[in-house]
Amino acid sequence: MTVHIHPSIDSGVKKGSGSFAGGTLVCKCKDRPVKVGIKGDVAHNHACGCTKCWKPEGAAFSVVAVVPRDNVSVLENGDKLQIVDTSAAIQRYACKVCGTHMYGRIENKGHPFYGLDFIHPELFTEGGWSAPGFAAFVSSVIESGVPPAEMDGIRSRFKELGLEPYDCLSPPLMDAIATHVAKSKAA
Ligand SMILES: N[C@@H](CCC(=O)N[C@@H](CSCO)C(=O)NCC(=O)O)C(=O)O
Ligand SMILES: [Zn+2]
Ligand SMILES: [Zn+2]
Repeated sequence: MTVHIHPSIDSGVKKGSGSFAGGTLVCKCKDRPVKVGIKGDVAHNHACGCTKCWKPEGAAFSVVAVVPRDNVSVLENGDKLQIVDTSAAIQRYACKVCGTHMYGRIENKGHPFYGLDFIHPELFTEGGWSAPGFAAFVSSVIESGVPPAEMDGIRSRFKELGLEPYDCLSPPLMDAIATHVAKSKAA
């Protein structure tokens, strides 16, 4: 049985162009779609199995990346946006009508990733953005109802796709978080 991870990577991970200059994220609404403009390429693109990141219909994982918050601007129909969970570290702005998460913003200035917004590159109308490079929070899909017996197959599929599976973030990102915490404690 083929394991379905996410429609944008199920048939292979498509390389980025290396020169993606940004574009427009569009929600799933036919009428008055929300449009968000992004300047420049995405960074730290990854598959995420956590319960909070938005997944398209039928996907077990999201594909999510970061961009500097100053590179994000709501272009059209921003009146349809609402924050999914105001108590979460990442405040995800979703379309009230179709439920698509358009961007997630961190307002806590002490957070290791403050200054970066989380976006879902599959919503770009343009192609060429940097490809996902690893899979994060893989075990968390169990929290969404995936039977634990399927985890071996899921992890093998990620390895086959060239995406190393982790149960938190990748080692470089975990190191960056720990460095931030160490510096905050020292200050
Ligand atoms: N098991 C939990 C994990 C959720 C979690 O910690 N998610 C991370 C990564 S999201 C993008 O990679 C996180 O930073 N969350 C903060 C937030 O969502 O506000 C679960 O699955 O829910
Ligand atoms: Zn919508
Ligand atoms: Zn997530």
